[in-house]
Amino acid sequence: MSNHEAFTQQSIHSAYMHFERNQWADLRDNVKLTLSEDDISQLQGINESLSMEEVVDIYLPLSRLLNLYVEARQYRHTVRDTFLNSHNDKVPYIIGIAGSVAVGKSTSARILQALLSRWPEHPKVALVTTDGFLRPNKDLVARNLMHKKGFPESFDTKALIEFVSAIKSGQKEITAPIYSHLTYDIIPDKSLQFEKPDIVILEGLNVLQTAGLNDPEQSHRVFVSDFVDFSIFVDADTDLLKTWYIQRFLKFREGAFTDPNAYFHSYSKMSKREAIAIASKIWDEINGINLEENIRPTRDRANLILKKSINHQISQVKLRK
Ligand SMILES: Nc1ncnc2c1ncn2[C@@H]1O[C@H](COP(=O)(O)OP(=O)(O)O)[C@@H](O)[C@H]1O
Ligand SMILES: CC(C)(COP(=O)(O)O)[C@@H](O)C(=O)NCCC(=O)O
Repeated sequence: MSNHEAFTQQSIHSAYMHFERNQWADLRDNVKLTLSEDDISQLQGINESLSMEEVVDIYLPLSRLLNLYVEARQYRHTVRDTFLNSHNDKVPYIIGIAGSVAVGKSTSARILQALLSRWPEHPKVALVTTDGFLRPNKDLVARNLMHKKGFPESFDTKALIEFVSAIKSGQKEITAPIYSHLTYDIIPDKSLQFEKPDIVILEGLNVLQTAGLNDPEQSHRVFVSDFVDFSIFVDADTDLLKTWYIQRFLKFREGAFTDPNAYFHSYSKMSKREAIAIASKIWDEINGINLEENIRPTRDRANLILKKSINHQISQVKLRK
C-alpha cells in the first residue's frame, strides 16, 4: 500500500495522520539523508544503546520534515520583509520535545540536534532542557515540594516563559540555568549561553503544559507552547516507562560508586535489589503520578507524536493534519 493510500484509509475524524514504522521510514526519500562515518560516531557518542537503524528509519525522515518546516518559516519571514520593505533579523525556530521522565526526550533531542545541524540552512542548533527552570532544591524544600520535583509547581514557569519569549523577540545573547542529574539540583554559578541560533530545541516534561492554573504564582495568560513552532510528544506505555526509569536509576547509581559528591552515591552503598525497590517507589509516588496527572494529558496538543515500544523502538508516528 502506498503512503497516500494509507492516509486516505485513515479515519477522517482523527486530527492526526498515522504512520506505521515502515511507512514513516519510506519518507526518507532524499539523497541528503545518509549518514557519514563522522555522523555515526557522533550519534553513537550520544547513547551507546542507540541503534543506527532507529536513526535511519525514524530520525532521518523527521529531520527532513523539520527542515521543510523551518524553511517554510524562513520563507514566510522573507514574504513579510518584502511587504514591509524592510529587513528584520531571523528569529530562532523553536522545536519542543515533551514526554514522561525517562521516555528518552533528551536522547531524541540530542539526535535531532546532531541531524538538524547538518543542514546548511540552519547549522546552529541549540539545545535547552526545561529542567534548568526547576526551582533549586533549597527553594523546593522551603515550599515543601521536594516530593513533587517535575510537577508544574516545582518549576519557575514565569522564568521559563520569559526565556522563550526572549528567544522569540530576537534577543541576541541568551542564557539559561542548568540542572544536573548528578547533583540532583540546579548548578549554582553556571549557565548555558548561546548566541543567535537558527533553531532551539527545548526539551522537557512541561513544554506543552498549560497547567498550574490553581496556583496564583503560576497562573499565566501565555504558555511555553505559545512560543514553540513545532512540538513533539514522545510516548510509551507506562510499564515500559517505569522499566526505563529504573534502568536509568541503576545507571546513575553505577556512575556514582566512585563519586562521593553524586546524589546517587548513597544508593550505590545499598544492594541492587534495594536500589530497584527505591526507584520503583519513586516512580510510583512521583514520576508515574506526574505522568498521568500533568504530562500525558498534554500529548494531544503536539504536532507530532512518537510512540515507542520495547527497546525504545518507535513503532508508530502520528503527524497533525
Ligand atoms: N533511542 C534510544 N535507544 C536506546 N536507549 C535509549 C533511547 N532513548 C533513551 N534511551 C535510554 O532511556 C533512558 C532515558 O532516556 P533520557 O534521554 O534520559 O530520557 P528523558 O530525557 O526523557 O528523561 C536512558 O537510560 C537512555 O539511555
Ligand atoms: C529532574 C526530573 C524532574 C526531570 O527528568 P527528565 O525528564 O529530564 O529525566 C526527574 O528526573 C526527577 O528527578 N524527578 C523527581 C523524582 C526522581 O526521579 O527522583
